[in-house]
Amino acid sequence: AQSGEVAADPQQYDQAYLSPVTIGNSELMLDFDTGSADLWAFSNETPASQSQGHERYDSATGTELDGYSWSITYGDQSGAGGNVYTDKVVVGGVTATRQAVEAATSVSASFSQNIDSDGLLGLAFSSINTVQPRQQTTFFDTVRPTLAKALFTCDLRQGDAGSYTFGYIDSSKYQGTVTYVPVDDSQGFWQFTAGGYSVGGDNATSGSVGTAIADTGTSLLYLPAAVTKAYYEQAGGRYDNQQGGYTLPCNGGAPDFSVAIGGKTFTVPGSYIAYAPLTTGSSTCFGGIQPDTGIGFSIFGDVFLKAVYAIFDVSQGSPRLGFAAQ
Ligand SMILES: O=C(CNCCc1c[nH]c2ccccc12)Nc1scc(-c2ccccc2)c1C(=O)NCc1ccccc1
Repeated sequence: AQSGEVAADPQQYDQAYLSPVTIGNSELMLDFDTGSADLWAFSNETPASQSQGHERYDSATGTELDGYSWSITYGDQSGAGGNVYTDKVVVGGVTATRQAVEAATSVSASFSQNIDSDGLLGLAFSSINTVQPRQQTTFFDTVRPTLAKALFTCDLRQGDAGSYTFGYIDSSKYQGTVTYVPVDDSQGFWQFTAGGYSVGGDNATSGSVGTAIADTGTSLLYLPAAVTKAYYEQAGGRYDNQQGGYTLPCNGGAPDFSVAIGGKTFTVPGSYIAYAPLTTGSSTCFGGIQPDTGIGFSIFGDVFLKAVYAIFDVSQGSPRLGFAAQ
Protein backbone atom coordinates (compact mmCIF):
# COMPACT_ATOMS: atom_id res chain seq x y z
CA ALA A 1 0.00 0.00 0.00
CA GLN A 2 1.17 3.54 -0.78
CA SER A 3 1.47 6.57 1.48
CA GLY A 4 3.50 9.74 1.29
CA GLU A 5 4.02 13.37 2.26
CA VAL A 6 4.74 16.47 0.22
CA ALA A 7 5.64 20.01 1.31
CA ALA A 8 3.19 22.90 0.89
CA ASP A 9 5.22 26.08 0.44
CA PRO A 10 3.44 29.42 0.98
CA GLN A 11 3.51 32.21 -1.56
CA GLN A 12 3.67 35.83 -0.38
CA TYR A 13 0.90 36.56 2.19
CA ASP A 14 0.06 32.82 2.08
CA GLN A 15 -1.99 33.68 -1.01
CA ALA A 16 -1.56 30.08 -2.17
CA TYR A 17 0.56 27.05 -1.24
CA LEU A 18 2.61 25.18 -3.84
CA SER A 19 3.78 21.56 -3.82
CA PRO A 20 6.29 19.71 -6.06
CA VAL A 21 4.75 17.17 -8.44
CA THR A 22 6.47 14.97 -11.07
CA ILE A 23 4.44 14.46 -14.24
CA GLY A 24 6.23 12.24 -16.78
CA ASN A 25 9.71 13.83 -16.91
CA SER A 26 8.51 17.27 -15.77
CA GLU A 27 8.95 18.64 -12.24
CA LEU A 28 6.22 21.24 -11.55
CA MET A 29 4.99 23.28 -8.57
CA LEU A 30 1.21 22.84 -8.33
CA ASP A 31 -1.43 24.44 -6.11
CA PHE A 32 -3.28 21.56 -4.35
CA ASP A 33 -6.92 22.59 -4.46
CA THR A 34 -9.69 20.84 -2.48
CA GLY A 35 -12.16 23.26 -4.10
CA SER A 36 -11.79 21.91 -7.67
CA ALA A 37 -11.22 18.55 -9.38
CA ASP A 38 -8.96 19.16 -12.40
CA LEU A 39 -5.21 18.42 -12.50
CA TRP A 40 -4.04 21.00 -15.05
CA ALA A 41 -0.63 22.41 -15.90
CA PHE A 42 1.13 24.90 -18.11
CA SER A 43 2.45 22.81 -20.99
CA ASN A 44 4.41 22.78 -24.23
CA GLU A 45 1.01 23.58 -25.78
CA THR A 46 0.56 26.82 -23.81
CA PRO A 47 1.44 29.89 -25.88
CA ALA A 48 4.87 31.29 -24.92
CA SER A 49 3.21 34.68 -24.35
CA GLN A 50 1.12 33.12 -21.55
CA SER A 51 3.74 30.83 -20.01
CA GLN A 52 6.79 33.07 -19.42
CA GLY A 53 8.46 32.09 -16.14
CA HIS A 54 6.50 28.86 -15.68
CA GLU A 55 7.76 25.28 -15.67
CA ARG A 56 5.76 23.40 -18.28
CA TYR A 57 4.47 19.84 -18.61
CA ASP A 58 6.02 18.20 -21.69
CA SER A 59 3.12 16.17 -23.09
CA ALA A 60 5.57 14.10 -25.21
CA THR A 61 5.80 11.67 -22.25
CA GLY A 62 2.00 11.27 -22.14
CA THR A 63 -0.62 9.39 -24.15
CA GLU A 64 -3.11 11.83 -25.70
CA LEU A 65 -6.82 11.16 -25.12
CA ASP A 66 -7.97 11.93 -28.67
CA GLY A 67 -10.87 14.36 -28.93
CA TYR A 68 -10.83 15.07 -25.17
CA SER A 69 -10.76 18.62 -23.81
CA TRP A 70 -11.22 20.57 -20.59
CA SER A 71 -12.23 24.09 -19.65
CA ILE A 72 -12.57 25.54 -16.16
CA THR A 73 -13.65 28.94 -14.83
CA TYR A 74 -13.33 29.87 -11.15
CA GLY A 75 -15.46 32.30 -9.18
CA ASP A 76 -12.96 35.13 -9.67
CA GLN A 77 -13.45 34.73 -13.45
CA SER A 78 -9.96 33.26 -13.83
CA GLY A 79 -9.68 30.03 -15.78
CA ALA A 80 -7.87 27.77 -18.25
CA GLY A 81 -8.54 25.08 -20.87
CA GLY A 82 -6.82 22.63 -23.20
CA ASN A 83 -6.15 19.00 -24.12
CA VAL A 84 -5.90 15.80 -22.05
CA TYR A 85 -3.17 13.17 -21.68
CA THR A 86 -2.59 10.28 -19.35
CA ASP A 87 0.82 10.12 -17.76
CA LYS A 88 2.67 9.01 -14.62
CA VAL A 89 2.17 11.43 -11.73
CA VAL A 90 4.19 11.18 -8.50
CA VAL A 91 3.34 13.18 -5.34
CA GLY A 92 5.53 12.63 -2.25
CA GLY A 93 6.38 9.11 -3.44
CA VAL A 94 2.74 8.19 -4.15
CA THR A 95 2.46 7.16 -7.82
CA ALA A 96 -0.53 7.27 -10.17
CA THR A 97 0.59 5.35 -13.27
CA ARG A 98 -2.15 6.57 -15.63
CA GLN A 99 -3.43 9.90 -14.33
CA ALA A 100 -5.42 12.31 -16.51
CA VAL A 101 -3.19 15.35 -16.97
CA GLU A 102 -4.87 18.42 -18.43
CA ALA A 103 -2.38 20.32 -20.61
CA ALA A 104 -3.29 24.00 -20.91
CA THR A 105 -3.55 25.54 -24.37
CA SER A 106 -4.92 28.75 -22.84
CA VAL A 107 -4.72 30.28 -19.35
CA SER A 108 -6.15 33.55 -17.95
CA ALA A 109 -3.87 36.46 -17.09
CA SER A 110 -3.97 35.94 -13.32
CA PHE A 111 -2.49 32.43 -13.75
CA SER A 112 0.12 33.61 -16.26
CA GLN A 113 1.18 36.38 -13.87
CA ASN A 114 1.49 34.05 -10.84
CA ILE A 115 4.82 32.65 -12.04
CA ASP A 116 5.42 30.43 -8.98
CA SER A 117 2.40 28.27 -9.81
CA ASP A 118 2.65 25.86 -12.75
CA GLY A 119 -0.94 24.65 -12.40
CA LEU A 120 -3.46 23.11 -10.03
CA LEU A 121 -3.96 19.62 -8.60
CA GLY A 122 -7.67 19.26 -7.83
CA LEU A 123 -8.68 17.36 -4.68
CA ALA A 124 -12.44 17.96 -4.68
CA PHE A 125 -14.71 15.11 -5.82
CA SER A 126 -14.24 13.81 -9.36
CA SER A 127 -17.93 14.53 -10.07
CA ILE A 128 -16.94 18.15 -10.84
CA ASN A 129 -13.97 17.33 -13.10
CA THR A 130 -14.44 19.30 -16.36
CA VAL A 131 -12.92 16.84 -18.90
CA GLN A 132 -15.18 16.08 -21.90
CA PRO A 133 -16.47 13.75 -23.38
CA ARG A 134 -15.67 11.47 -20.39
CA GLN A 135 -15.01 12.92 -16.95
CA GLN A 136 -11.65 11.92 -15.39
CA THR A 137 -10.66 11.17 -11.78
CA THR A 138 -8.61 13.37 -9.46
CA PHE A 139 -5.15 12.23 -8.38
CA PHE A 140 -6.61 11.19 -5.00
CA ASP A 141 -9.40 9.15 -6.61
CA THR A 142 -6.89 7.54 -9.02
CA VAL A 143 -4.54 6.37 -6.23
CA ARG A 144 -7.20 5.81 -3.53
CA PRO A 145 -7.44 1.98 -3.97
CA THR A 146 -3.65 1.73 -3.51
CA LEU A 147 -3.43 3.93 -0.40
CA ALA A 148 -2.82 2.46 3.08
CA LYS A 149 -5.85 4.53 4.22
CA ALA A 150 -8.34 6.21 1.89
CA LEU A 151 -7.64 9.73 3.10
CA PHE A 152 -5.38 12.75 2.68
CA THR A 153 -4.49 15.45 5.20
CA CYS A 154 -3.60 19.11 5.00
CA ASP A 155 -1.34 21.00 7.41
CA LEU A 156 -1.03 24.58 6.14
CA ARG A 157 0.95 27.06 8.22
CA GLN A 158 1.06 30.86 8.58
CA GLY A 159 4.10 32.01 6.60
CA ASP A 160 5.79 28.64 6.93
CA ALA A 161 6.08 25.42 4.97
CA GLY A 162 3.28 22.98 5.73
CA SER A 163 2.49 19.63 4.13
CA TYR A 164 -0.06 17.32 2.59
CA THR A 165 -0.03 13.58 3.35
CA PHE A 166 -1.72 10.81 1.36
CA GLY A 167 -2.72 7.50 2.97
CA TYR A 168 -1.97 8.32 6.62
CA ILE A 169 -2.58 10.73 9.49
CA ASP A 170 0.48 12.29 11.15
CA SER A 171 -0.60 12.64 14.79
CA SER A 172 2.51 14.71 15.58
CA LYS A 173 0.96 17.53 13.49
CA TYR A 174 -1.92 18.34 15.88
CA GLN A 175 -2.84 18.60 19.55
CA GLY A 176 -5.80 17.03 21.32
CA THR A 177 -8.42 14.99 19.52
CA VAL A 178 -9.76 15.03 15.98
CA THR A 179 -13.40 16.11 15.55
CA TYR A 180 -15.07 14.47 12.55
CA VAL A 181 -18.11 15.90 10.74
CA PRO A 182 -20.10 14.37 7.86
CA VAL A 183 -19.47 15.66 4.32
CA ASP A 184 -22.22 16.25 1.74
CA ASP A 185 -20.43 15.62 -1.58
CA SER A 186 -23.56 16.24 -3.73
CA GLN A 187 -22.07 19.48 -5.14
CA GLY A 188 -18.61 17.92 -5.56
CA PHE A 189 -17.09 19.85 -2.66
CA TRP A 190 -15.88 18.86 0.83
CA GLN A 191 -19.06 20.45 2.20
CA PHE A 192 -19.96 20.46 5.89
CA THR A 193 -22.06 22.43 8.37
CA ALA A 194 -20.39 24.98 10.63
CA GLY A 195 -22.12 26.10 13.84
CA GLY A 196 -22.00 29.09 16.19
CA TYR A 197 -19.23 31.66 16.09
CA SER A 198 -17.67 34.18 18.45
CA VAL A 199 -15.51 37.22 17.90
CA GLY A 200 -12.64 37.91 20.28
CA GLY A 201 -13.34 34.69 22.14
CA ASP A 202 -14.97 36.20 25.21
CA ASN A 203 -18.63 36.62 24.29
CA ALA A 204 -21.08 33.72 23.93
CA THR A 205 -21.29 32.14 20.50
CA SER A 206 -23.87 33.84 18.33
CA GLY A 207 -25.84 32.72 15.31
CA SER A 208 -24.67 29.95 13.03
CA VAL A 209 -22.37 29.98 10.03
CA GLY A 210 -24.19 27.16 8.16
CA THR A 211 -23.15 25.35 4.95
CA ALA A 212 -19.44 25.61 4.22
CA ILE A 213 -16.70 23.98 2.14
CA ALA A 214 -13.08 23.21 3.07
CA ASP A 215 -11.13 24.78 0.20
CA THR A 216 -7.31 24.87 0.09
CA GLY A 217 -7.50 26.63 -3.32
CA THR A 218 -9.18 29.76 -1.93
CA SER A 219 -6.95 32.11 0.09
CA LEU A 220 -9.49 33.74 2.39
CA LEU A 221 -12.36 32.84 4.74
CA TYR A 222 -15.71 33.78 3.15
CA LEU A 223 -18.53 33.91 5.73
CA PRO A 224 -22.20 35.01 5.74
CA ALA A 225 -22.53 38.81 5.40
CA ALA A 226 -24.04 39.13 8.91
CA VAL A 227 -21.18 37.19 10.52
CA THR A 228 -18.60 39.22 8.58
CA LYS A 229 -20.27 42.50 9.60
CA ALA A 230 -20.29 41.43 13.27
CA TYR A 231 -16.58 40.59 13.03
CA TYR A 232 -15.48 43.93 11.57
CA GLU A 233 -17.67 45.91 13.98
CA GLN A 234 -15.47 44.50 16.75
CA ALA A 235 -12.29 44.65 14.66
CA GLY A 236 -12.70 48.32 13.73
CA GLY A 237 -12.84 47.45 10.05
CA ARG A 238 -14.98 48.88 7.27
CA TYR A 239 -16.27 47.85 3.85
CA ASP A 240 -14.11 49.64 1.26
CA ASN A 241 -15.97 49.78 -2.07
CA GLN A 242 -12.79 50.74 -3.88
CA GLN A 243 -11.00 47.64 -2.54
CA GLY A 244 -14.11 45.48 -3.02
CA GLY A 245 -13.96 44.12 0.51
CA TYR A 246 -13.49 44.80 4.21
CA THR A 247 -10.26 46.41 5.35
CA LEU A 248 -8.98 46.86 8.92
CA PRO A 249 -5.93 48.31 10.72
CA CYS A 250 -2.82 46.13 10.29
CA ASN A 251 -1.61 47.11 13.76
CA GLY A 252 -2.15 43.72 15.43
CA GLY A 253 -5.37 44.49 17.34
CA ALA A 254 -7.62 42.29 15.21
CA PRO A 255 -9.76 39.99 17.41
CA ASP A 256 -9.66 36.19 17.00
CA PHE A 257 -12.53 34.46 15.18
CA SER A 258 -13.88 31.22 16.66
CA VAL A 259 -16.36 28.79 15.07
CA ALA A 260 -17.94 25.58 16.36
CA ILE A 261 -17.57 22.54 14.08
CA GLY A 262 -18.91 19.19 15.27
CA GLY A 263 -19.41 20.74 18.73
CA LYS A 264 -15.73 21.69 19.01
CA THR A 265 -14.49 25.31 18.82
CA PHE A 266 -11.71 26.21 16.36
CA THR A 267 -10.04 29.63 16.54
CA VAL A 268 -8.45 31.70 13.78
CA PRO A 269 -5.94 34.13 15.37
CA GLY A 270 -6.65 37.80 14.64
CA SER A 271 -3.15 38.06 13.10
CA TYR A 272 -4.33 35.78 10.27
CA ILE A 273 -7.26 38.12 9.61
CA ALA A 274 -5.16 41.26 9.15
CA TYR A 275 -4.34 39.52 5.91
CA ALA A 276 -2.12 41.79 3.86
CA PRO A 277 -1.33 45.53 3.63
CA LEU A 278 -3.30 47.21 0.82
CA THR A 279 0.03 48.34 -0.64
CA THR A 280 3.52 47.74 0.69
CA GLY A 281 4.01 49.73 3.91
CA SER A 282 0.33 50.63 4.28
CA SER A 283 -1.06 50.46 7.85
CA THR A 284 -4.43 49.36 6.46
CA CYS A 285 -4.83 45.67 5.66
CA PHE A 286 -7.22 43.76 3.43
CA GLY A 287 -9.34 41.51 5.65
CA GLY A 288 -8.85 37.73 5.69
CA ILE A 289 -12.60 37.37 6.38
CA GLN A 290 -14.89 38.53 3.56
CA PRO A 291 -18.63 38.09 2.84
CA ASP A 292 -19.73 34.95 0.96
CA THR A 293 -22.51 36.93 -0.79
CA GLY A 294 -23.53 35.31 -4.08
CA ILE A 295 -21.43 32.17 -3.59
CA GLY A 296 -24.20 30.03 -2.08
CA PHE A 297 -22.11 28.69 0.82
CA SER A 298 -19.22 29.78 3.04
CA ILE A 299 -15.66 29.01 1.95
CA PHE A 300 -13.20 27.93 4.66
CA GLY A 301 -10.08 28.75 2.67
CA ASP A 302 -6.41 28.98 3.70
CA VAL A 303 -6.99 31.68 6.38
CA PHE A 304 -9.02 29.07 8.30
CA LEU A 305 -7.19 25.92 7.23
CA LYS A 306 -3.81 27.19 8.45
CA ALA A 307 -5.28 27.30 11.98
CA VAL A 308 -6.17 23.56 11.98
CA TYR A 309 -4.99 20.10 10.90
CA ALA A 310 -7.56 18.87 8.37
CA ILE A 311 -8.29 15.25 7.38
CA PHE A 312 -10.16 14.57 4.12
CA ASP A 313 -11.39 11.03 4.72
CA VAL A 314 -13.34 8.60 2.53
CA SER A 315 -12.18 5.48 4.41
CA GLN A 316 -15.54 5.01 6.18
CA GLY A 317 -17.63 4.65 3.01
CA SER A 318 -19.34 8.04 3.25
CA PRO A 319 -16.92 10.99 3.19
CA ARG A 320 -16.08 12.95 6.33
CA LEU A 321 -13.82 15.83 7.40
CA GLY A 322 -11.66 15.71 10.49
CA PHE A 323 -10.40 18.87 12.19
CA ALA A 324 -7.90 19.18 15.01
CA ALA A 325 -6.30 22.23 16.63
CA GLN A 326 -2.72 22.69 15.40
O1 LIG B 1 -12.66 27.54 -7.13
C1 LIG B 1 -12.43 27.21 -6.01
C2 LIG B 1 -11.11 26.58 -5.65
N1 LIG B 1 -10.18 26.77 -6.74
C3 LIG B 1 -9.62 28.13 -6.82
C4 LIG B 1 -8.57 28.18 -7.93
C5 LIG B 1 -8.12 29.59 -8.12
C6 LIG B 1 -8.86 30.60 -8.71
N2 LIG B 1 -8.12 31.73 -8.73
C7 LIG B 1 -6.92 31.49 -8.14
C8 LIG B 1 -5.81 32.32 -7.92
C9 LIG B 1 -4.70 31.78 -7.27
C10 LIG B 1 -4.67 30.45 -6.88
C11 LIG B 1 -5.77 29.61 -7.11
C12 LIG B 1 -6.88 30.15 -7.75
N3 LIG B 1 -13.25 27.41 -4.95
C13 LIG B 1 -14.46 28.01 -5.10
S1 LIG B 1 -15.90 27.23 -4.65
C14 LIG B 1 -16.89 28.56 -5.03
C15 LIG B 1 -16.13 29.59 -5.53
C16 LIG B 1 -16.72 30.84 -5.89
C17 LIG B 1 -17.86 30.86 -6.70
C18 LIG B 1 -18.44 32.07 -7.03
C19 LIG B 1 -17.90 33.29 -6.56
C20 LIG B 1 -16.75 33.25 -5.76
C21 LIG B 1 -16.15 32.03 -5.44
C22 LIG B 1 -14.74 29.28 -5.57
C23 LIG B 1 -13.69 30.18 -6.06
O2 LIG B 1 -13.82 30.75 -7.12
N4 LIG B 1 -12.60 30.32 -5.29
C24 LIG B 1 -11.48 31.14 -5.73
C25 LIG B 1 -11.67 32.58 -5.39
C26 LIG B 1 -12.71 33.00 -4.58
C27 LIG B 1 -12.89 34.36 -4.33
C28 LIG B 1 -12.00 35.28 -4.85
C29 LIG B 1 -10.94 34.84 -5.65
C30 LIG B 1 -10.76 33.49 -5.92
